[in-house]
Amino acid sequence: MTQTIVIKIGGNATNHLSETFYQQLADWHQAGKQILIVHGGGPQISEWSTKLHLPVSKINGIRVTGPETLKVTQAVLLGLVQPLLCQHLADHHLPAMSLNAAGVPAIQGDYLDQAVYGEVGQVTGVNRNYINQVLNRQIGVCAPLAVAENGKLLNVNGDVAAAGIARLLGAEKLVLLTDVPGVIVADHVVGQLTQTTAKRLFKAKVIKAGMQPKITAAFDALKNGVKEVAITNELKCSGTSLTKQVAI
Ligand SMILES: Nc1ncnc2c1ncn2[C@@H]1O[C@H](COP(=O)(O)OP(=O)(O)O)[C@@H](O)[C@H]1O
Ligand SMILES: CC(=O)N[C@@H](CCC(=O)OP(=O)(O)O)C(=O)O
Repeated sequence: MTQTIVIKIGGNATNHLSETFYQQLADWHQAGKQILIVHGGGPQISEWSTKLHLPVSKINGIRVTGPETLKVTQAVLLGLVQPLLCQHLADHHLPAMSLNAAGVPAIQGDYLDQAVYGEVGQVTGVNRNYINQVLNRQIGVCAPLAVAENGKLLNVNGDVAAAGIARLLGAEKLVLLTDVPGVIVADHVVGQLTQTTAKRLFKAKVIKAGMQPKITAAFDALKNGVKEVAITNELKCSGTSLTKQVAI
């Protein structure tokens, strides 16, 4: 069976992708792996919201998204971040294809908690046939926007989206590429992280802000069949690998 690798690239990381990143993608593509990139764009959305005098508010790393902020999110992700990323891939001779084409909703979603977060979703389904068709030939590029049953667009946290898609596609590997080399505790990158340790680090506020949804989403993927999940700033370095609890 063809193996699928889902790579989430954070908004900060999209501007600092290394040559080894593109080389690793080329190697995987050459080896016949299916590659799906889910990109963020959080810092860019915040920047444009501020320019447009819209409030910027996050709860546990999830953006509170009113109707106007949703429009900014859509415009920034699909109009600025994604084209630039696709251009970088094309410059490296990597065949990229957007999965956000209008009329073919690749990612289905449902409201996370409308009273708290507004137009924010979680992933409930993927258009597997369409995604497979694309990934059989090209590298899929997807913004974390889902379509609800009522046809409305929902803003999904990039890590949550990537983990949900990886789970639903039965991916072998999920890499959350960010601007730090992994989960840092006392100035050191943790090589292996169990959920029990993660919960302790949440409580102690050592894991904060955007790292929270990242880790929660990563464990969700690991518990639901994704074999390897890593948080790193380089595809060739494992950074922090998430591990299942060892039964005693
Ligand atoms: N324990 C931690 N280890 C590493 N990063 C952490 C930790 N706690 C909070 N963070 C923050 O999480 C950030 C990564 O999350 P985020 O900004 O959402 O990245 P991305 O845009 O890549 O999703 C880091 O830049 C860092 O500021
Ligand atoms: C609901 C929610 O939080 N959506 C995110 C989507 C972009 C994202 O996750 O970008 P990063 O990966 O760069 O943080 C947001 O609006 O910022």
